[in-house]
Amino acid sequence: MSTTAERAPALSRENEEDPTLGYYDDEEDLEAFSDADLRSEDGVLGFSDSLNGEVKPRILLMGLRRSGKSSIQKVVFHKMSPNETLFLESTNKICREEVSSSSFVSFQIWDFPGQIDFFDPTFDYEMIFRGTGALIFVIDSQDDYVEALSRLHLTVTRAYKVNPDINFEVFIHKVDGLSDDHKIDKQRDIHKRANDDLTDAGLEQIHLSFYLTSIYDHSIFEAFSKVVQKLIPQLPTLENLLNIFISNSSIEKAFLFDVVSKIYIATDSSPVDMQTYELCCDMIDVVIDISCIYG
Ligand SMILES: Nc1nc2c(ncn2[C@@H]2O[C@H](COP(=O)(O)OP(=O)(O)OP(=O)(O)O)[C@@H](O)[C@H]2O)c(=O)[nH]1
Repeated sequence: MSTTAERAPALSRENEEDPTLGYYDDEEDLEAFSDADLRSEDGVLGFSDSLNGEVKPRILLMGLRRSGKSSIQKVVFHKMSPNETLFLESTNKICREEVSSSSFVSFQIWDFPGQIDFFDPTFDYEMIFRGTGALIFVIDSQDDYVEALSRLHLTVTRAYKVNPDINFEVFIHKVDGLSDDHKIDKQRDIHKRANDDLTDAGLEQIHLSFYLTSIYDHSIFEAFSKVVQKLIPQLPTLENLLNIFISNSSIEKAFLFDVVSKIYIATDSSPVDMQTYELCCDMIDVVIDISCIYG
């Protein structure tokens, strides 16, 4: 087994090397925009940034209140420990963050407050969806998900009309409290209901991908890896290179990691075994810890 780790500096801190390889004060990196900030007089985003110039794929985190959106972002990209998320306050603004760990991992994450009235006519959702690469919809599996499913349907159909190229990713989240059988049942039920709703609306061509996730294990990193991989145009080339790499060595499995987030950007074509992935993540943690002490 091999961990092919891509050297990845901290998130979006331009030209500034973080000596601790990725531990940073996240507050500076987070830019929050209120509803008012998002609307300029003519209803279009009022801030000038890469939206208008260099285009970075946008990943939207959406879902009902308290479904776990901010926790996902903090745990994956800010190394927050899962228990600390218990103290996170409800998001009341859209929080936009640039993630530019490497040449392959470069995107923006937009964390939407659960209570936002996204379809308020004064809110320019068309502009937001137009530059979106992936829309992650988070459903709290420990809660009643009927409302979440209708919200998912509304969000997906609106987004699809604006931009049919968006990847729709559904995180069936907080599965740590469920038994294995229960997890599968929930996934099957949510999958069926969401797809039935789309079929009823004559939109069966929309593809939803489902993931069982929790911040209390590696499932959230694995799911995010798959979401990010779909946004990397060089993915087939990277996979080929890793295939060549393992076939020319006695290595069992190869991952190309983004060290900071522990997202894997690519892997060879043999199936991913969760334990192997977890082992690689743990090894990366050890390397980071040692480099913090001696680096
Ligand atoms: N058990 C469990 N709890 C989680 C998980 N992810 C998040 N939570 C908890 O869910 C609660 C809500 O998390 P938030 O991240 O604030 O939810 P949010 O969707 O950003 O909420 P809003 O900002 O109100 O939209 C927190 O108490 C988290 O600790 C998970 O995977 N498992």
